[in-house]
Amino acid sequence: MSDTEKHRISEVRVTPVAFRDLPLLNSVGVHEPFALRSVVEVVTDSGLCGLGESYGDLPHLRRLERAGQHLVGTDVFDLNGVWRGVNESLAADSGVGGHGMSGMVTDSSLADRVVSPFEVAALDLQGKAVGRPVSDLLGGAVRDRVAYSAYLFYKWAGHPGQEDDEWGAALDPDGLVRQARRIIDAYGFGAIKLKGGVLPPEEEIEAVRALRAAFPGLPLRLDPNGAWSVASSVKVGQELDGVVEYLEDPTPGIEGMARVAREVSMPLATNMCVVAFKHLPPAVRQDAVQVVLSDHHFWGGLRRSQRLGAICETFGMGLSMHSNSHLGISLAAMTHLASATPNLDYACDTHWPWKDPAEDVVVPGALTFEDGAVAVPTAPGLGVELDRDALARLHEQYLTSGIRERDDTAYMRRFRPEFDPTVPRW
Ligand SMILES: O=C([O-])C(=O)C[C@H](O)[C@@H](O)C(=O)[O-]
Repeated sequence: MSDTEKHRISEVRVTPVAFRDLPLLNSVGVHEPFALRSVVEVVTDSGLCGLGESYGDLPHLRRLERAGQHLVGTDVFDLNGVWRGVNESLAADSGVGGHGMSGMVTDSSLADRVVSPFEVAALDLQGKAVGRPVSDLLGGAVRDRVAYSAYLFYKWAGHPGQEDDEWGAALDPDGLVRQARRIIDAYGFGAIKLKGGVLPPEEEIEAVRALRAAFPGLPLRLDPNGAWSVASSVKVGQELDGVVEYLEDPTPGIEGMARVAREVSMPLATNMCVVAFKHLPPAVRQDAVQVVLSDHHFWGGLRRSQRLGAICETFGMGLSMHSNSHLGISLAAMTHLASATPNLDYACDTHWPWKDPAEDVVVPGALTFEDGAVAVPTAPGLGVELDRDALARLHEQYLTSGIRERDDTAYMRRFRPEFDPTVPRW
């Protein structure tokens, strides 16, 4: 390629944003009134701008800024160069902090987390440069619509002082069935995931049974985020045999999951004990998990997530997709990835319905849900456009929300300050 055809990075802008979050509960605590994300803009000397989205906690932001400086001058078609630049920027990094999630995924790869938004932005730029959607750059869409699942949460009525949010409380089976009806009526989802680990396992079994009775045809999943011992997991797994399509992270660690897997017949899924490539060999050796939830934010971007998909296929494991609270850039990236990864055929997780639709950094309209699925954008690149006014508003909200100085749990207020993701609660 002649030098004139290259698209070299001339500037990287990393903008932290905060958007309102509802009081959703998980095994650690409650979502804060705000979720944090970062928007990464990669500008080229050819005048293009590519977008990426990632976590918004301070240690992660500092790393993104440092990596961005290392990438100036890199051609956006040189993804190996992007990987190299990010790794160089991390050479002296202590690796402390910056997991960007609710403290649950602690052993993901630092380089994979940091490279992710740059790889996505580079693919967005490649697509814009050649006039093709990102799905084409990932091998071509094998589905033109990507199915997502209804992601249910136990939930308070509102954050203290704001008790009247429109969703209301969901603290028992009736509340969850109401929540499911509302979310399915609005989005048409064809699969249901319940975030568990909040109430004792027997109560969560009741909730799953209530959902099964209310939505007989829909696949169900339960995810207590490793809150149960091996014994509790086996008990729940046996009771929900034939009721859930997979049981996600019932207990912490590969060893624990392997012990559960030997005693239950449904597949076990994970986004907690297999969160980096180094975890795949022991998990495969012990047949600890039967489904891996990809997440391009910590698996190193879209192409490395596809590499994960290939490994899963090789070893006969299923592939699904995890999410955290996210904005439209991530939804676009997730949709392109799932569209172009043939074995990613479970309905993907998304926190999308929990976000105020008025709070996003992308121009509305490019991504819409119909029958529980998002049509894969066909415009060049990711197919979403940055709304600069909205970006400025959400950045201002970040500056004034009072949340940015918190540690890397970022958007969770912990009920269990001593929380250790390796120690089950029940
Ligand atoms: O599937 C998962 O484990 C998650 O989505 C982790 C998240 O932190 C979720 O629990 C949440 O948003 O509360």
